[in-house]
Amino acid sequence: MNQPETIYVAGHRGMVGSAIVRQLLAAGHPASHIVTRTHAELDLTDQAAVRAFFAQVKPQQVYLAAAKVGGIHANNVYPADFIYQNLMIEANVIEAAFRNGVQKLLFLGSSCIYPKLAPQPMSEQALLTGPLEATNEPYAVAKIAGIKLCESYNRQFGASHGVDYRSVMPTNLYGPGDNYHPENSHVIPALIRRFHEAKVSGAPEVAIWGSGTPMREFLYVDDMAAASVHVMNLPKASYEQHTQPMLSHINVGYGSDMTIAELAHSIARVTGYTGQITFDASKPDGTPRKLMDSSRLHSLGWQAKVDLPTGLALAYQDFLNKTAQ
Ligand SMILES: NC(=O)C1=CN([C@@H]2O[C@H](COP(=O)(O)OP(=O)(O)OC[C@H]3O[C@@H](n4cnc5c(N)ncnc54)[C@H](OP(=O)(O)O)[C@@H]3O)[C@@H](O)[C@H]2O)C=CC1
Ligand SMILES: C[C@H]1O[C@H](OP(=O)(O)OP(=O)(O)OC[C@H]2O[C@@H](n3cnc4c(=O)[nH]c(N)nc43)[C@H](O)[C@@H]2O)[C@@H](O)[C@@H](O)C1=O
Repeated sequence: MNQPETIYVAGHRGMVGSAIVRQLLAAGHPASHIVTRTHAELDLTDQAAVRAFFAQVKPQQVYLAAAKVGGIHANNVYPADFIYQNLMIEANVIEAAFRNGVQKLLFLGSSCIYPKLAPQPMSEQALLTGPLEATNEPYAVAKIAGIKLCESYNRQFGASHGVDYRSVMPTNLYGPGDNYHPENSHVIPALIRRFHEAKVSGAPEVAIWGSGTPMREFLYVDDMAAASVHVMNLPKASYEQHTQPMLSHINVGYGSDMTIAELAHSIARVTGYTGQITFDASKPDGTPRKLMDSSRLHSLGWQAKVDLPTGLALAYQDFLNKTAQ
């Protein structure tokens, strides 16, 4: 396959987008071939601005890693922002990409697209088979729309225009570049901050949201970036052999999960916190379990590399680097 000369990474300052840029550079793509725009330079919810950008830049490939992203609390408190901004970003980018001749685009969804009580591990076939988890339903609906946008452009314009838009569904991610906001972040960056601050202040206990019993699967962000580039570059015949036109998304998971209580103990160890861990039942648990079935991606030749202890140590170092600045 010829190397594309213009690759647009949308969301390049985010945790995943920045890891995709690292991955592309490591794979030998010159920096001059990677096109980026900050949110301030290009608001992807603005259709006219997105159309003008694509008409001017004419990228050959697009990684769509820009999104309104947050943990359980942010999803619950700002549902309008999550559904509106994500629908607009996806619709604008995918439609402008098509108008401007982009044949290869990778859309990043999320494991929350699956029903709250989907059989575990969750295979791609579980999509649209049951009710969603309430805390993130608006975000999940927007992510399902993103998958269906890609599939619809493939079905309508694949043969005539060579459109080949793919979707990956990441499990819960963590790593350098994460958002360490005390309330709006995901569980790993939130607990890194909380345990670190408790260690520094000598607090006798740290409260974990919810019951501690929900189970989650965690993938290090550089593994996610490697999976994204892998899926983008798969030959069309291999991709089509493992997907269907109306069930085309691919799960990206680590392969095992743990309870939030177990995770909290691991983060306490990594940060060096030795006080008590308590549970705040006034906060939501969310989905009881969401372990991905990543066998589709394994058959396509990709495996995760970074285990949780290694990844948590790297994430804690990233937090320390940021707070030292
Ligand atoms: N983090 C996780 O655990 C998971 C993430 N995902 C998905 O992976 C993708 C990347 O997530 P992640 O890197 O964690 O998220 P981040 O919040 O770290 O990054 C998202 C990026 O998108 C940009 N962005 C948001 N809105 C706009 C906009 N209107 N116009 C232009 N840029 C915008 C943000 O810029 P700014 O900050 O300036 O607004 C930011 O750089 C998303 O699609 C997310 O849904 C899926 C599953 C789990
Ligand atoms: C990636 C995924 O992320 C979100 O879903 P989620 O899996 O529920 O993600 P979370 O990381 O916020 O929580 C995981 C679990 O951990 C518990 N928990 C404990 N203590 C804290 C805590 O301090 N902060 C947070 N955020 N959670 C905590 C929390 O109660 C929950 O049981 C989606 O909205 C959606 O955006 C999405 O796709």
